Amino acid sequence: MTLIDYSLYLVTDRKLLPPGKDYFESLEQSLRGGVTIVQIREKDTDTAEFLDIALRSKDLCDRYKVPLIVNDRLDIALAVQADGLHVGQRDMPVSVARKLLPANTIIGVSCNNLQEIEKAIQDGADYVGIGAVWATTTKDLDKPVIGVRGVGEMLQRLDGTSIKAVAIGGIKSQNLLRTLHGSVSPNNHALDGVAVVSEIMGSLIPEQAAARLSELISSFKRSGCIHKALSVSSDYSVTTVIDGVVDLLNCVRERSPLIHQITNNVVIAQSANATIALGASPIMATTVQEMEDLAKIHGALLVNIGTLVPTAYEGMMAAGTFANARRKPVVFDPVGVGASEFRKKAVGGLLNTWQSSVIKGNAAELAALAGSNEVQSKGVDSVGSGFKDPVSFVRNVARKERKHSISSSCCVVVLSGKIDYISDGTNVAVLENGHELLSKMTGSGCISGSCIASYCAAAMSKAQMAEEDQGKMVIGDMFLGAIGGILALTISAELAAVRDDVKGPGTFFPALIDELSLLSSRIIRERARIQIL
Ligand SMILES: Nc1ncnc2c1ncn2[C@@H]1O[C@H](COP(=O)(O)OP(=O)(O)OP(=O)(O)O)[C@@H](O)[C@H]1O
Ligand SMILES: Cc1ncsc1CCO
Repeated sequence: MTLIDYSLYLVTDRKLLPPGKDYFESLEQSLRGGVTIVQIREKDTDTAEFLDIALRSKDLCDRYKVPLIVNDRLDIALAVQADGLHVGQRDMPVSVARKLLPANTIIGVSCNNLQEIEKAIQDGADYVGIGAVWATTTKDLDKPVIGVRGVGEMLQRLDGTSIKAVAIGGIKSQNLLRTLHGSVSPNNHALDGVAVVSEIMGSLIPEQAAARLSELISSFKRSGCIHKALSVSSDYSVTTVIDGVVDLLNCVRERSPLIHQITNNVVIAQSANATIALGASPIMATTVQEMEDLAKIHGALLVNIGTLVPTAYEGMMAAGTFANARRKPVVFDPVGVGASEFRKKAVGGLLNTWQSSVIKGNAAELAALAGSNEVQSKGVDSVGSGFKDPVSFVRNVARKERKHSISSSCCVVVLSGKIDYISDGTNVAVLENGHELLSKMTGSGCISGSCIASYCAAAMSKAQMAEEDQGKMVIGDMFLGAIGGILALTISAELAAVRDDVKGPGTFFPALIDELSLLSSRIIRERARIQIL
C-alpha cells in the first residue's frame, strides 16, 4: 500500500460551514492549507446527494493527491473508488468490509477503549481513530472522553503492530501540542496524526486554519521530541547547577516575570509577598473568564489545589490549557491529594488536561499520586519518615510522568521535605538546605511552589526559542528552575531562623520575606548544599 500521511486528518461536517460558505470551496482551501487526508462524513444525507458530494470530493482530493476516506457507507466508498472506509463500532465490522472492498482499501475504525483497540487489531484495521480525546461539540458523545493519558494507554496496545493511530475529538490549535506530546505510550509510541473538524470546517479561511495546524504538527515533528524522549541531558554538575541558579536569580530580579498563581486561600497573601520578595511579580486570579488574557502576559503559572472549589477547578483547567498553548511553564502542587476522593479525581482531571512542567509535593502527596502506600497523609501533611529510597522514588515518578509526555519538555518532579529531591527522570538533585521552622508554619510548601514558578519563568525567558523548539511544550531548563526555587526558599529560611529578631514561627515568616528579598548570588554560592546523582 502507498504510504498514507495521517498527520492532519480532516473530517468534514457541512453543518459547521460558516453561513454562505460553499462546501467544495472550503474543502479545496483546506487541501491547499495542508490537510493530508480527508474523511467525508454525512450522517443525515440521502444516498444520491452523498454520492454526488463524494464524487466531487474525490475529484478534488485526487487533484491534491490526498486520500479520501468515506465514513460508514461502504456502498458510497465502492461507488467513488474511495481510498478508504471509516467505520464506527456500530457500523459494518472491519472484517466484513475488508472482504467487500478492493484490496489495498484503507479501513479505519473508531475506538474509545482498550477492548475496541484489541478488536481492531484482531480484525486487521489499517488505522484507528481514538477518541474523543477532548470534550467536543461536533458529535454527540455517548462514550467517555478519553484524555491524552488514555490515548497513551491505547497506543501502548498498538506497539508492535503496523496499525496507525489518529486522535479525534475537540482537537484545535490551542490543544494540539498538548495532544501530540501527551498522547504517548511508555515506549514512545506516538500518534500518526490528529483529526480536526470544527477549526477547519467552521473557518471562513480554512486554508489558514489548516496551515496553522499543519505548521504546529511539522514543528512538533521537527523538534525531534519523539526520538529524544528519554534523552534528557545528563551533563549537570554541582558547579553548572549553581552557576545556572545564580543566573536565574539575576534574571528574576532583572526581568521581574509575572507569576500567575491559582493557589489556596490559606496562603494567598504569603505567596504573593514571597513572590515580590524574590523579585518577581504575582497575580492571584482564579476566574475562568480571565485565564486566556493572563496566559498572554504571565511568565509562568502555578496551580495549587489546597482549598479547591469547583469554580477554581474550572479556572485551573482553563489556565493550564492556555499556558500550554502559549508554551509557558506550569507548576503544579497537588496539595493534600491523598486526603479525599474529590482531590484525587480533580488531580486526575487536571493532569489529563494539561501538561505540567514541574509537579511538586510532599512525600504523602507524591505517594498518592504514584499510587504508593509507603507514605501516608494527614490532611495536607505527610506523616512518618518518608520513603526508604527517595532518590529512586522521585526519579521513577518523574519517569512515570514523562510517560505521559514526549520530550525535553518532560515533567520535573520535586519531592519536598527536610531534604528535597528533584528529578527530571534521569538526574536527581538532593538539596539539604532548609530549617525546621519551615515545618512549623503553614504553607511553606505552597510558597516553595511560588518560588519554583518564579525561577521557571526566568528559565523560560532566558531560553532563546530556536526554530526546532517551536514544537515543544515549554522551553528553558525546568530542572534548574525547580532547584533554584527550592534553594531560594530554603537558604533564606536558614538565614531568617538565626536572626536576633526571630523568636519562633510567628516572627520567622516576616524575617523569611526579608531574607528572600536580600538573597544574593554570593549567598547562594556560599550556602547551597547540593548533590547531583
Ligand atoms: N524539618 C525541616 N528542616 C529543614 N527544612 C524543612 C523541614 N521541613 C520542611 N522544610 C523545607 O520546607 C519546604 C516545604 O516542605 P514541606 O514538605 O514541609 O511542604 P508541605 O508539606 O507541602 O508544606 P505545606 O503543606 O505546609 O505547604 C521544603 O522544601 C523543605 O526544604
Ligand atoms: C492548611 C491548609 N489547608 C488547605 S491548604 C493549606 C495550606 C498548606 O498546604
